[in-house]
Amino acid sequence: MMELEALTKRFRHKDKAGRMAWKTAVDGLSLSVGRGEVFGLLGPNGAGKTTTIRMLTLLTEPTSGRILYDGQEAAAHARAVKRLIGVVPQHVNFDQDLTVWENLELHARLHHMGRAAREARIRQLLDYVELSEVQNDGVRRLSGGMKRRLLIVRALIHRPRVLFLDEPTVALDPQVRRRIWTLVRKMKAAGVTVFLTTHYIEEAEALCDRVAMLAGGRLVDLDTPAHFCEKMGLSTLEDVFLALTGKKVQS
Ligand SMILES: Nc1ncnc2c1ncn2[C@@H]1O[C@H](COP(=O)(O)OP(=O)(O)OP(=O)(O)O)[C@@H](O)[C@H]1O
Repeated sequence: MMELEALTKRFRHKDKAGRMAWKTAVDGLSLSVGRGEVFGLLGPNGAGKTTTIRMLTLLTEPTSGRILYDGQEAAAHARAVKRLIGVVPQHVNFDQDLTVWENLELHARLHHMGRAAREARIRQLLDYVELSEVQNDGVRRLSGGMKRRLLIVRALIHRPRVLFLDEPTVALDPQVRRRIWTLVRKMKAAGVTVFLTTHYIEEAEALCDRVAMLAGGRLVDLDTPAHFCEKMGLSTLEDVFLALTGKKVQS
């Protein structure tokens, strides 16, 4: 479904002395994600997770390397890729002056959905995540958990086959987190491929078929959560994470 070949991203920045320099955020990352898989990208702060998602979702261009969707190079098929993917960003980016419904409507229009299809889909999704009650409220009024569910719903409007979730449950209470886990499992059951980043290692353990550990922009190792624990003789994925990345987990 998705292949990353030696994906690299360098940013220009000013070093300590104020001179222009290059910083490597993602360094030769190669991996592939199968259809219908829930794939997790784990790593300490600054490991390059968000930059990887931004490249995969065509929000930033790789410095070098290739991204393939179904064997086709993403850069050459940007329109098709945008139809294929749904993106849940790390930070809430709704139009703050619009209602819940209006925000979804705007997104559906961007995907050129006709009026009847738009309305039916928005109704169905709001019902699905139990947000119908607040459909006419301004998005500012929503709680953190509601906003996160709305971000996911917005990403699902055009029925993407690949869903990207950057830290989907950050700062949410345990009940809301579980609800989002259920939503991810439903997506998987519906055949959607899910690519997520998280700082909650137990979340990756609960949801992901496979996880890639990233540190300093490089792939440290990639495996199923169970196999990681087994081969390293550790009882939890969090222990594996700490052993491989040498960093404390932050949330
Ligand atoms: N636009 C940019 N310009 C310069 N440096 C950047 C830019 N975006 C990211 N970086 C740097 O690239 C590195 C990787 O950042 P990235 O946000 O991808 O990490 P992350 O793993 O998502 O971190 P976190 O877990 O804290 O969200 C960091 O050193 C960051 O400072």
